[in-house]
Amino acid sequence: MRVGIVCPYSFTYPGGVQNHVLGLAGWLKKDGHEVSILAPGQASPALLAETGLRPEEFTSAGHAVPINFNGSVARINFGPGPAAKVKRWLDSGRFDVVHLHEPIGPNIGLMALYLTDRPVITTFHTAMPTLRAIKMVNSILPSVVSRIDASIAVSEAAAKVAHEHSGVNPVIIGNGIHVDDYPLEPVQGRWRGGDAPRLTFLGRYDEPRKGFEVLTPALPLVRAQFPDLDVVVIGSGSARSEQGVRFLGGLDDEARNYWLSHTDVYIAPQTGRESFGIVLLEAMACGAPVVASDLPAFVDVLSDDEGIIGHVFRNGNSASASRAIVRSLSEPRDLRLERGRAQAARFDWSQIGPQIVQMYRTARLNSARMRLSSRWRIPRFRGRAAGTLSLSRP
Ligand SMILES: Nc1nc2c(ncn2[C@@H]2O[C@H](COP(=O)(O)OP(=O)(O)O[C@H]3O[C@H](CO)[C@@H](O)[C@H](O)[C@@H]3O)[C@@H](O)[C@H]2O)c(=O)[nH]1
Repeated sequence: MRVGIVCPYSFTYPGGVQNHVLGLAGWLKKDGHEVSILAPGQASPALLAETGLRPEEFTSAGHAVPINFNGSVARINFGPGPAAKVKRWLDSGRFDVVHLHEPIGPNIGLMALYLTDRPVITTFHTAMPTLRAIKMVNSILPSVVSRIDASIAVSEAAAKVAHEHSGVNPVIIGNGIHVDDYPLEPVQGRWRGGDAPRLTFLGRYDEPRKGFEVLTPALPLVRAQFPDLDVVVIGSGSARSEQGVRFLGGLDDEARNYWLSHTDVYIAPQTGRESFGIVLLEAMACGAPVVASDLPAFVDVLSDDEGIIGHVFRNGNSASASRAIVRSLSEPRDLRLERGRAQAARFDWSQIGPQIVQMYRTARLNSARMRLSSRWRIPRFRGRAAGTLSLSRP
């Protein structure tokens, strides 16, 4: 299949949706499909090569502008310039299916949805309170929303938001990772961090929703039990110093994985608006014991047949976080190593990729049905279970 993938967020900056799109494109190529990514910003040739993609398989939709969205900074673009680029990319791509990520609000995904006549599949990544503005725009433009032939959400939380905003009933398919890219070091000695226990935080610590401010008050309580605790923070943010905390800044993936595989607690204190929690999978793939806030999406990612892998604490509650960290540090280090790795492997691209390709087939089938029905005026049917719209096309 010729697959065109649209990511509304700039590739100049790392992010969960960008990583998901890259991983998917790389897997699709290995599976024998042709891919083309359209996104604002620039993708570094090295990053593309790592994923198995050639530079010409990425098209830039132009510069992005930062806007505050969903407790974070989204770098997106919109307007006549990007629209012309979207149109050119669609015309030259002659895609069998167009896969739009997050086509809500003013972004190139929404423009592609409007401009394409190809079968369309959407993936929703956002967990947030319903925005009346988006709901209203979608109700004014039902014919645009009704162009969606099949849809995916990365979690129940994202599916609920997509339904409330756009009326779609997405099939849930989580984020994918390449498990083999993450090293699983055997446990040697008492601590994976070396001479002292290590706690690691990963993410944009300036963004309140990443929960760094929940972690800092928890640290003295943990240090009362583990005075030599080594605290490492990976991620971009403003220059900052905190007693007993090492800020390493943004690291490349190899360095990030080194720290994750030499950590005794991976802490995920995010306070909300997390649609999935790909960082939990990454930590588990590296064998890191996880302590996370009890967000629904996080609980889902951490749950296997036996229960929760690791510990969860009350969202936003530093005292509860410190108790969970102490409990985790008091357990044998290798307790959940294999279980966490097995859980991460359930989200390997070898498992997630085929489910997405199946959705591409559904989208193509639904699109063909729609064309037939509008030609012959056959009553329209849009199956809910197949991840399609609950509404028929107007
Ligand atoms: N190498 C490296 N990677 C980083 C760094 N900071 C973040 N990342 C990577 O960036 C990705 C996204 O991390 P988050 O910060 O947790 O997610 P997000 O951009 O807010 O992503 C949103 O979408 C994801 C995909 O659906 C969701 O999984 C996530 O919960 C969230 O809703 C992860 O792969 C993480 O390892 C860094 O400094 N260095």
